[in-house]
Amino acid sequence: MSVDGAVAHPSRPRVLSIAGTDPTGGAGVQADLKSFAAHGAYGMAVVTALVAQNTRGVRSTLVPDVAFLRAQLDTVSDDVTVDAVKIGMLATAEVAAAVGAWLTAHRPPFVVLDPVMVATSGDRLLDDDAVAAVRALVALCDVVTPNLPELAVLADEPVATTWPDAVAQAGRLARRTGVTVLVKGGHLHAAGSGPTAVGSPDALVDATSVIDLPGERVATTSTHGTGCSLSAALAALRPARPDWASAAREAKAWLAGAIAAGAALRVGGGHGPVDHFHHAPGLGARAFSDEVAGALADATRDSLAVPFVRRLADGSLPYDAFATQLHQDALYLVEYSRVLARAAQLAPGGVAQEFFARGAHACLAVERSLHESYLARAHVRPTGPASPVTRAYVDHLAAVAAHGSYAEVVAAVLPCYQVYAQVGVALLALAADVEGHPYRDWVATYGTAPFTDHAALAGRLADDAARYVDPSTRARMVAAFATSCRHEVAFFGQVPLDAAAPSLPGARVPVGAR
Ligand SMILES: Nc1ncnc2c1ncn2[C@@H]1O[C@H](COP(=O)(O)OP(=O)(O)O)[C@@H](O)[C@H]1O
Ligand SMILES: Cc1ncc(COP(=O)(O)OP(=O)(O)O)c(N)n1
Repeated sequence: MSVDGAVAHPSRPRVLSIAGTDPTGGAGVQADLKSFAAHGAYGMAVVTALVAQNTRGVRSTLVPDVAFLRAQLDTVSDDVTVDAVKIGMLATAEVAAAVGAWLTAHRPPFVVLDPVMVATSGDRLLDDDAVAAVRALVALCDVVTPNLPELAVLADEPVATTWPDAVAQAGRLARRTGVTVLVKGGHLHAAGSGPTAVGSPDALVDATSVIDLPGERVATTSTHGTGCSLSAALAALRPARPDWASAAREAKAWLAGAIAAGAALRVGGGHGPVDHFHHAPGLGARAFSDEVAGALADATRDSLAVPFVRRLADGSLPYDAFATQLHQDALYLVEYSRVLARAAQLAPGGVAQEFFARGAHACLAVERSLHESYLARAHVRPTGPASPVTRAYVDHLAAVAAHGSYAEVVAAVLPCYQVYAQVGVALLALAADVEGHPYRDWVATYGTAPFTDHAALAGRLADDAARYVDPSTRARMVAAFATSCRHEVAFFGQVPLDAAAPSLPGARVPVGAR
């Protein structure tokens, strides 16, 4: 009797795998636990057999004393409520009988049996004399998930060579045992059947009905553990799904993605495993801001080396050069505002939407204040269109905004915050050494809060956006960020410096944001 039985609604289904091992993690309990986790279940495992195997084949098997198997099963059920069970490799008749006895005594609500007999490598995983015990176990389960050769053994008939024959055979087994059969078509090609062999169909068959589960066939050798992973997904999903058909459809769709992504894992030289976490590509990936930290540091260093910025730092920058730069800045900000508005439009809502919407508004307010303050004081007030450098930068941003996802737009706008904040902090420290520095207020705007806080928040929003994107979107984010960094450096370097031009009439009006 479990002690946690009073907990009616656990946060996750507690699902038990009773199966053999695969030290390379592709099949057996290792695959089952990954499959449970991939479907949000709390996974547990009782080991029936220790199997020295890899993606190429099985080297040896050790079946512990059956008393130890019983001890493992009782250890679980004495303490934990089991919401669902997946049974895999049983190895011997004794093991199958012990599992059957435990099931009879404890019968969890949902039981799936994958009648494992032979591995993909061709190695046997069940003694010949254990077949009768496995047949007896079928009747104690809800769903049995045979591949075509296993179905033939359970039905005691020849292996079906066409899909309609396989479905019919599954129907006979279901009627004889009263158990639902999830018949799997992965071996159809090996069975050498006709046109129905196209694809990788499965079907959920009971005494009176057939539910087709069609599937595309993936051209891959990464099929080690597909049966284990599918049956484990079925057990993990069923407690939170209304029926077996819903759980089976979801499990099959997930497995198709797992098979397609398996080769990229690069595990082993034989039949590789599937990628159980293909649907969570951001899992374990480092933060986006960490990944682009080098590009940001380079852009900051290169910006600080630009003559315009060096003379901004020591206060010797001619005011007209400063004003020319600010004029381009004002033109840039009008376009940058549109891109921030696009980020707000694409944002998932909440903090991100508000941040970018406010940023879009702030750009226009700053653009106005540049004209009313710094630019009004220039000897020759700069006019004219955006320079080629400014144009190139805003064209890049506009292209990402037009074609990119939210994550890419956030990556593209980020350097404008972060390069300016980092350059601002560095310039402020340098300006502190210059008595009566003419640009201190302007520099302080970017080197202190709230601008530095905004830059940090924009970085966190980019990290959030990057967390669950697919690898190609992530690569486009990195590229968009790096391109914006290059434009930032070019932007600082675009005004030719005329040493003879008069320096400053004291700039004093702070700008709220770039
Ligand atoms: N190449 C493939 N492409 C897509 N699905 C496949 C492929 N091979 C197997 N499957 C699917 O994997 C699951 C396991 O199938 P199967 O190979 O028949 O069983 P087992 O792994 O037990 O031998 C089934 O859902 C089947 O449709
Ligand atoms: C310990 C263990 N159990 C089962 C299998 C067979 O796994 P299956 O999911 O049928 O995958 P294939 O290897 O047949 O694709 C196994 N190899 N080891």
